[in-house]
Amino acid sequence: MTAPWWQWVASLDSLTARLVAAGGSRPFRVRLLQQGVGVPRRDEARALGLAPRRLAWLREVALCVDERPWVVARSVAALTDLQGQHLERLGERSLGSWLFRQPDLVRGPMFATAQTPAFVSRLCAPDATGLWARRSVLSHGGLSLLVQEGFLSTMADDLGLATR
Ligand SMILES: C=C(O[C@@H]1C=C(C(=O)O)C=C[C@H]1O)C(=O)O
Repeated sequence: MTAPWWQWVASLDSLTARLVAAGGSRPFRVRLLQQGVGVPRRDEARALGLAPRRLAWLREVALCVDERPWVVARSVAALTDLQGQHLERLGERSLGSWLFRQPDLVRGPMFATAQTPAFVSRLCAPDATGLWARRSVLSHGGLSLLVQEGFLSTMADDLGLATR
């Protein structure tokens, strides 16, 4: 991985905040693609310690700068964890902006891959490709959220980063 990509992929603070900063005067926005109850993938259930085929809360978004998707993200949480959290009311507000305001927030180990996860291929525009992807579990109170992020070629193009 090149050093500039390492700065992105290995960062442990809010990705939203970093994207806003990198965008400079260009507007940042979260585009909500899908949110609701569904069956997580087997590897996602395992990462959260959920029984396979158990329904969970799923949220898919594109994190856009100047309307260009730079990152696509898919987050998963156990339904039992959601009580009182009102995550469904987030809408197009960033999950990270809310999570990183929680004083007890803990992030588990970060896993990164150069393989493009299925959700990234499914969510990214036809003219973009996935470059790096990563995931970790963010916990606050009784809530554990698996947050998975795919960095796209559009971001590399706009920031002048190498493809990997
Ligand atoms: C976890 C963060 O939140 C970002 C916002 C997301 C959302 O709104 O669904 C999903 C993944 C993120 O990259 C963050 O900013 O670090």
